[in-house]
Amino acid sequence: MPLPFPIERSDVAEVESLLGCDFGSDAQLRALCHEDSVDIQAAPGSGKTTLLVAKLAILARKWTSRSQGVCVLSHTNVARQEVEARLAKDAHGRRLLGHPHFIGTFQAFAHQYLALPFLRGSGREPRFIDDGHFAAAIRARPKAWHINNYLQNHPATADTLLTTLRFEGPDLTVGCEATLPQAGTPTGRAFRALKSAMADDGYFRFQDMFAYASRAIRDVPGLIDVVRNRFPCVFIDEMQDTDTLQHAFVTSIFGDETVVQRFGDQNQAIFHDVVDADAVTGFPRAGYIDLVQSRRFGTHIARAASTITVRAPQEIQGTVREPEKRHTIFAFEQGAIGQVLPAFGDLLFEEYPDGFPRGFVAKAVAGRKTGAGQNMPRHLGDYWPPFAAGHAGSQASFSNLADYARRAQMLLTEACDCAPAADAIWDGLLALAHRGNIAHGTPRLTKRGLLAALDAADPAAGLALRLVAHRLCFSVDSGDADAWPQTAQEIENALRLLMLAPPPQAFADFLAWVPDGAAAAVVGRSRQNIVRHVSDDRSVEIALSTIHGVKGETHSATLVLSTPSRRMFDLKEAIGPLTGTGDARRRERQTVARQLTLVFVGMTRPSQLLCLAMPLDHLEANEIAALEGNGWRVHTLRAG
Ligand SMILES: Nc1ncnc2c1ncn2[C@@H]1O[C@H](COP(=O)(O)OP(=O)(O)OP(=O)(O)O)[C@@H](O)[C@H]1O
Repeated sequence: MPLPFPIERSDVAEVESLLGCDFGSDAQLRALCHEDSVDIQAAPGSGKTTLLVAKLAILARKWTSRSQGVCVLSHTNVARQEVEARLAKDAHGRRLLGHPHFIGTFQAFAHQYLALPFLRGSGREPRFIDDGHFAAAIRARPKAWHINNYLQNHPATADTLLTTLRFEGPDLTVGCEATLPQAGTPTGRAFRALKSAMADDGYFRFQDMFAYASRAIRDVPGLIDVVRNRFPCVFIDEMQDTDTLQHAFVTSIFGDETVVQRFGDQNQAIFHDVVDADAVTGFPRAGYIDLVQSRRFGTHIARAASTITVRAPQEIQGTVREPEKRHTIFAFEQGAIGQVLPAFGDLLFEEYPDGFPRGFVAKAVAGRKTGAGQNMPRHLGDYWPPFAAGHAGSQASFSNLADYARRAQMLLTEACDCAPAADAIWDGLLALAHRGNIAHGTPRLTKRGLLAALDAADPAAGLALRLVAHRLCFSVDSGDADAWPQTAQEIENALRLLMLAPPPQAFADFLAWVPDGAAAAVVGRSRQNIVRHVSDDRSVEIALSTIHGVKGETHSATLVLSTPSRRMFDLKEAIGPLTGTGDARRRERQTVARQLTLVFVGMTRPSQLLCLAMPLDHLEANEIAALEGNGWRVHTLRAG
């Protein structure tokens, strides 16, 4: 069955002008206009996300049904946010952000449409669906003698066993990520009773929701038809990171009568062990559309990246850009690691002598942000000691609202932009609302949803919360110790309207005042992940991140820093493919392939300038010559 409406050339022209894109390439146009189920295998920067957003924007213009919607599923919240943020810029696209449509993770979908209604129908009200909460609660809970005894005898796996206890499949069988004693033994029975008791108290792990979802599908006749009818078309983003559990879930729900279009890049699968996942998910299935032309970068980066397409060898085509920037490999002596970031900063000044263009972004990324070991470099912090690993994610999360308020004001002063500051305040207020159980177990309480619920309960309360958020953002005084009791009271008064029970302790703790001493460090830490390089009258900011943290991003310039995993260094492994030297079969080893995939994601972020940094002793003379022959500049950084 095709999409409910055909996509015409005039629709394409309209979104082209709206998004400032051109879908002139055959493959992109074919993907955009395709109306049936199809897979789209897209090289980095070939416009997978842009295409998906364009397609959704076209559907949004034509969609009239109030009972059926479009469903967009992704593996991570970051991918969801990216699609939502791009859609939000278009008045029509914004309609897809609410009922009857769904944009979210597989887990949120399983939860919202299947597991939660089923749990409620069977008299179980989840209080927390969160792996972290579950782990904290189960560690603190008094346990039966058999369990304590077993944990003491298995100290190496005790915590994993306990904190990963989960329900599996429609029979809600109990499993975990360690070895669970047999169900027939007294210890095995005690562990299963413990998991059951946690569920009775309302504590669940994310994966439990897939088990309840499959139970709901099995036990509630007609449920599957309701869901299928509700979503006639489904788009799956970042398909390469979909695991077998998520895939089984989707195929069990959406049948042949649903249009399922899957977007992904096999060569960018970095989120979990997807060793055999392709075989299971069958991505990309026969007849797929292959997008090989990157709109992000030029021919040098395309050529280099093509050599490390390990899972599905691909000749990526760049967009011809002349002249290319001086793509550089910084080869440093062990004592010169501290010179890497300054050398990258200097290169940026040289390559952009007339100033940085609008929207310029420079990032330095590495596979590893923490870790021990004898061989340097061990992790990102070795390149930049002030680096704060806990703040390497794209969004900071704090344990109290006061820190969110301080972060908002920091963003406002430093970025001179209200939007990220307001986002920080609302992130904090939503985290508070979750602790007040206002979400009633829903994993995705949005700002819009919260305000709509408040407005419906009492418009004055909705207004009060908006005003507090505004004050916290713009008035420094509202976030200080004297004003806090009043601020906290106003927030609590508003949110209490939506609470079915008195606020739990976690709510009060999150709302309580936290003195500046602790928080100053919290706020400062996010700055520690930005290197400000200054020379004469110029300066440039280089943001540090993990490679996982920049997945899907486009930068102007990216520096990939070598770090190790399992006693091998990622960039050292990449040199063989990049130079065409070494044993070609080595990359087929799982551990090597994993390293190369990570490097591939890092190397395909920049639109203009790609740099790598690695120890000099990881490079042989013939490799340096080969790299230079391939158009790289090799810049040696000497100690002393
Ligand atoms: N049709 C198009 N016209 C103009 N620019 C485009 C088009 N498609 C993509 N781009 C630009 O190319 C860059 C990469 O696009 P996008 O982020 O959609 O690629 P992607 O395939 O999702 O990347 P990744 O695989 O790395 O996640 C962006 O700067 C985007 O604006």
